Amino acid sequence: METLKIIKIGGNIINDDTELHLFLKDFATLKSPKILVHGGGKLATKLAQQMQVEVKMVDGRRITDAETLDIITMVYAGKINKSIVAQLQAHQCNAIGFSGADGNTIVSQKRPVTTIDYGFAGDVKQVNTKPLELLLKNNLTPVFCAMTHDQNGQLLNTNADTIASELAISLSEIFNVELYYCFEKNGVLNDVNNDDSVIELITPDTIQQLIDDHIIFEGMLPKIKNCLHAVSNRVSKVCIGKSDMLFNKNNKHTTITR
Ligand SMILES: Nc1ncnc2c1ncn2[C@@H]1O[C@H](COP(=O)(O)OP(=O)(O)O)[C@@H](O)[C@H]1O
Ligand SMILES: CC(=O)N[C@@H](CCC(=O)OP(=O)(O)O)C(=O)O
Repeated sequence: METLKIIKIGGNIINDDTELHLFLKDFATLKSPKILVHGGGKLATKLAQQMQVEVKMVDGRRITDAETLDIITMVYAGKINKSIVAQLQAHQCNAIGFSGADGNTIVSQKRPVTTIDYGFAGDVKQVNTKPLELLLKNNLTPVFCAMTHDQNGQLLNTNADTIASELAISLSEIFNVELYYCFEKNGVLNDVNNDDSVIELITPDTIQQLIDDHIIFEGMLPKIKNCLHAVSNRVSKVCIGKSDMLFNKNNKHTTITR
């Protein structure tokens, strides 16, 4: 089976023009089929605040009312997605921008209201791999933003870490998938303020203790859950760390195994 690399980049890379530029230059050189998934939560928060739209997050998830949905559509599917695609084209990587609505690639359902109403937030129901397979086999590189649709004309906000893991799981039927979560730290750290304290291996048996001891908290909670979900569903390799882990073999990072 051919190897497919799915790489997710988070807010801190996207917010730093120089870092994003350097990352995209390196990403363009990766030889195997690849998909880029980007977040952009921090930029959406900044814009919402400038527009005096209240920002509400619960357990790292954005409560997405109609006004917020308009903002994130402009930020994720517009500004960030199109800038990334244009920069990749400048590096001779033939990229094509996607939300889950494009090519009907990711269908989700509006999260049911329980004690919390997340508004227009979508939980992934189905990934249609056919259009992606076609593009990947023809040397095109899909670039996904954090938006899906419900097949009734409604766009929905879906966490970018989840988009990456769901794409990875579905495409594992066709490819040997490696999933990389890139962010500003060297990996999952024993001490979040010490970049040398990387936990090199995490298994389902060690994870609960890390949560109970508050070593893993906030944004790392959904990320690690997505990692476990992926390794439990045929994804061959899942890593968290700086994007250097993709290009420099000696760079320390965290690997999540079954
Ligand atoms: N043990 C840990 N190691 C590293 N980061 C952690 C840990 N626990 C919590 N975090 C927090 O998780 C954040 C990453 O989550 P998030 O901001 O959602 O990532 P992204 O940039 O990919 O969107 C880090 O910036 C850090 O503050
Ligand atoms: C439902 C939900 O919370 N969606 C996220 C999507 C963006 C994202 O995941 O961005 P980062 O990876 O940069 O955090 C949000 O709106 O913040």
